Amino acid sequence: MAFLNRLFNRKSKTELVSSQATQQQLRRSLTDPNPPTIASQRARTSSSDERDTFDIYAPSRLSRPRRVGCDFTRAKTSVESGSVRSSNSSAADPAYNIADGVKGQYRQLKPLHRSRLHTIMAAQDRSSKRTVVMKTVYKSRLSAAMRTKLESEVQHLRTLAGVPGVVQYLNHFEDDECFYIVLERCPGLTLIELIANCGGRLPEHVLVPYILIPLTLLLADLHRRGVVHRQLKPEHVLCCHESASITLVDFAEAVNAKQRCLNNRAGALEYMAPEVLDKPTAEEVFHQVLSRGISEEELPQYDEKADVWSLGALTYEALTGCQPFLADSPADMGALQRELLASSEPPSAPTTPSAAGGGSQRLFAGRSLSPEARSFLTQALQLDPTRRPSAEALLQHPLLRRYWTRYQDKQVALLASSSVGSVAAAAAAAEAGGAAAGAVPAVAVAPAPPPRALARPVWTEVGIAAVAATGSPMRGSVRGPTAVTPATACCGAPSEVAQANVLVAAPLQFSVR
Ligand SMILES: Nc1ncnc2c1ncn2[C@@H]1O[C@H](COP(=O)(O)OP(=O)(O)OP(=O)(O)O)[C@@H](O)[C@H]1O
Repeated sequence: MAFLNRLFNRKSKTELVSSQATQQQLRRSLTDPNPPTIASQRARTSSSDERDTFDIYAPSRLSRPRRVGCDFTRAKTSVESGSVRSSNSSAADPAYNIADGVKGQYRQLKPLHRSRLHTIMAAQDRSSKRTVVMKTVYKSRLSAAMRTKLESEVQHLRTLAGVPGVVQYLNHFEDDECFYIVLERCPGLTLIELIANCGGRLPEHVLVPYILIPLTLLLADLHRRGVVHRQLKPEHVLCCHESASITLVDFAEAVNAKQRCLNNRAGALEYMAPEVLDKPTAEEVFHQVLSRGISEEELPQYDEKADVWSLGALTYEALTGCQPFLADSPADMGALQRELLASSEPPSAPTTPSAAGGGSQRLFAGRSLSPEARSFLTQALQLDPTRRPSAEALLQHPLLRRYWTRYQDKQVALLASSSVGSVAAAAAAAEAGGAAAGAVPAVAVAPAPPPRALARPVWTEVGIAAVAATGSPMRGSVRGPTAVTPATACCGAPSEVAQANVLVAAPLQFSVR
C-alpha cells in the first residue's frame, strides 16, 4: 500500500490533467526510448494549468497534431441562451426533456478533456456542492448516428446505475446548442496516468490485485447482464487509491448483446479484437441493411469476448509499458495481430501456467513477464474468440488467483475502516433480510442501487452484514474467486469459506438490481 500511496500522491504534486492530449503524450512517453519525465510534462503544461483557462491545450502547445478544439465561448454563453431540457426519471426513455434553468444548476470549473465533438468539464452542483463531470456534446457536429449513440450511452448509464465500478449517471439535458450528460466525478487517475507515474509500467503485484482483479470482476458482471463495453482502454479506467476501486467510464459504444446485434466495428483500434476489426462500420451496416434488404441478424456477429481481448491488450500495456499492437488501419492491425500471434499455441490449462505462453514469441520477445502473466495474456489475446476465455473464466486464472489474497485483504481493510454507522445499518439490514435463517444473510439483503457516493460501501456493508449477522469475522481461508451465486450461497452450508466467498464475490454478485 505504501507503494501505491507514493504512486497516487505523485498526481497531486504534478497536477496532471486528464485529457486526450496529455494522455497521448503520456502514452508516447511510455514507448519513447528517452521518455520525458512527469516533471517535464508538468513543465510543459504548468503555466497554462495555473491559468485554468479554456485554451490549456491550444494546438501550439502540443508537439503533435491534434484534433481542432471546440468553441468554448459558445458553450459558456449557452447557459443563458434558449431553453434547457432535462431528463425525466423514466429509465426507459433517454430523451432530453425541457426544463428551464437546469444547466444553471451546475457551475463549470475546468475542462478535463476535449475532442472535436464534445468536451468534458469538471463542474459543481450548486445545490449539493458535489463535484461532477459534465459531458457537453455539440449538436452542430453531431450526425444522426452519433445522436443515437449518445442516447444509447445515457440509456446504458441509467440501466447500470448503482453497479459498482460503472461511472454513475446523475442527469442529462439539452439546450439549443448542446447535449449535456452529468456524471459523478470519479476520483483518482486514469490507468494511463498511473502507468506513467510509475515510470512507464506497473509491477504485477500492483496491477493484478488493485486493477486487474476488480476490472475482470466488473467485466464479468457487465457480460452477465449482456452489456459489452467495446471501448475498454487505459484512458477509460479510473483508479482510486482512497477507495481502492476502479471505475469504468465512456459507455458510448456499449451494447446490450441481449437486445442488439454486435455486428459493427467499434472501439479504439489498438485494443480492438480481431473479430471486430473485419466488421463494417455502423454506417456500412446501415447501408447494407437498406440496400441489400438483409436483416442485421444475418450479418456476421461477435460477442463479449471482444472485451476480453481489450482486457488482454490493456494488461500487456500496463505490465510492459508498450501497446501490444500499433497500426494505422483495421487491415494493417489484423495483419499485425496475426503476425505477432502466429506462433501462439493453444492455451494451456489455467492450472499449468508455466507451460503456457510458450507461443506468441514475437509478442513476448524481450518482455520480462512472469509465466502466469504470459499465460494470462496468451489466453486473453487468443485470435480465435471461441478459444478465448470469458471474463468469468479468467477470474480463475492462476495470475489472478495468485493475488487473490491481496485483493481480499484490501477488501477486509475497507471493511475495517467502514464507519460504525455503516456496520449498524448493514447489520440491521441483515436482520431484516432474514439473518434469522442462520444462512449467509447478505444475499437476502442485497440493497437497492445506491447513490454513487455509496456504491463502494454497498458491497462493503453487505459483507459487514454477513459477518455481523453470522457473528463470524473473516477467519477462514478464501479459496479464490469461486463463483458463488446468491442461490448457491443461500442453499449451501454457511461455512466460513462460503461466507468469505460471498464477501469477496460481493462486488460481482450484489450489484444486481
Ligand atoms: N466521470 C469522470 N470522472 C473523472 N474523469 C473523467 C470522467 N469521465 C471522463 N473523464 C476523463 O475524461 C477522459 C475522456 O473521457 P471519455 O473517454 O468519456 O471521453 P471521449 O471523448 O469519449 O474519449 P475518447 O473518444 O477519446 O474515448 C477520460 O480519459 C478521463 O480522463
